[in-house]
Amino acid sequence: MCRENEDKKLQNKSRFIKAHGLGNDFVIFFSGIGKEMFSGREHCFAMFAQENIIHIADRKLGIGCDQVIYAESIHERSIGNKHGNNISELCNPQTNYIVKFWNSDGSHAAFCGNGIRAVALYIFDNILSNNLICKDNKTYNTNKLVNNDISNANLELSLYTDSGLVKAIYTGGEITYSMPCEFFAEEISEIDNSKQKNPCIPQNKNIALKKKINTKDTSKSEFFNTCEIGLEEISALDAFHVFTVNTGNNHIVVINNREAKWDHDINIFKHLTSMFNIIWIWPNDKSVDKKQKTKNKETSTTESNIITKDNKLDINSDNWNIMPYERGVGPTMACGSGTAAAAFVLWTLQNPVQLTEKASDLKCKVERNTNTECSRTNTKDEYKKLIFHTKLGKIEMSRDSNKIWQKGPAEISFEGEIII
Ligand SMILES: N[C@H](CCC[C@H](N)C(=O)O)C(=O)O
Repeated sequence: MCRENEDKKLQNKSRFIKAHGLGNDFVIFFSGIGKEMFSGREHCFAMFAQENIIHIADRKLGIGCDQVIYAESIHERSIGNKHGNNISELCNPQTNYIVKFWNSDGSHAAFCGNGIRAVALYIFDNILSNNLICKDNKTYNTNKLVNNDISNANLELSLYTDSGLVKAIYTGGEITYSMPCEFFAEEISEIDNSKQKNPCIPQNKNIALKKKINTKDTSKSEFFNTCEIGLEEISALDAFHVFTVNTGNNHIVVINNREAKWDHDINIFKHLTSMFNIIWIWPNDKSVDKKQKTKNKETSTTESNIITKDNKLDINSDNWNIMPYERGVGPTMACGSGTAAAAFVLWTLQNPVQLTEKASDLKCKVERNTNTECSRTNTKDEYKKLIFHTKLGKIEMSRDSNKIWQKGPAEISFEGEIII
């Protein structure tokens, strides 16, 4: 290769971090940490052209990931990485970062919950190698100690995303962060398939969009009075409720009796996956392992029954399984923002929902009192902590009177360099 091409190649060498949150994996580029990650900012933004994102995320020709992430320290402060080189200044624990996300198909994503945890972990790890201590599951910056009092030295990161500000706290190996925006949920009751010849839904059946449930007036949310669900079109999924929820990015949450079989079940929502992440949940503690003997081998399927004996829809379980089908990616092992969306739906539907007709009937009406208070475990704004189980571990969702919090693991897999 001639000299100038060689130089050009060297110019566009960029360091990356490979990380994941419960198997939802990322290639992360930082700016402002340790030695410059890019040859220059102009290069950096050129780097995130769609074809480059697709190349980076390609599991055969690139590095491979579900999302590509770019995190830039707003103060452009640099701290040494854990190998200790060129620590110029300990990053102020209140350092703010701008964080951008792209899906593996090159589309931009407004938010990525598992990605936020991975970015925060790497930053904390970098800071952690300097003058910080962990105590009672929290992390304190010894540089901020006054008379050795750690109470006000708590380490918290501010991460600015296109969906809003996230506060991330290091809780001893896991990351807890606040969701970036107000949540809005709408009960889907119409998936317009008229334009799509969707084999799963009889063309004459639709379910119409219900009104918005807005968290702002949760004290006296006017719940939908009745919800006409044509079980026929979703009976293939045994789904009882289908909601759209915006947690900074858009999700369709499907509450179900069994795990998703995407090769079949995604057909119902396929035409929506360019706009929504499909988040499929079913109760974890109601799973009954059904062993079916077929000829000489035993196959087991997990089924759960969320219709109680007295025909109530029991969604008061605290433990749920979750399977995402992500916009711009396809099936992934976990979806942080989608988990928050599922939690929001369950908190909203917290009280058992009385099915007025047998769920097995073609139609099922969901009646609820029009003056139903926003479902709460009690009026003191308390919501049950919910646990969502994925194949690699769990995510905890909790909620106080004005924030929704997510706690879960993140892991740095390796670091490397790529020439783009
Ligand atoms: N595919 C999503 C972005 C990533 C969400 C997911 N990886 C998460 O952890 O929240 C979207 O386009 O809205």
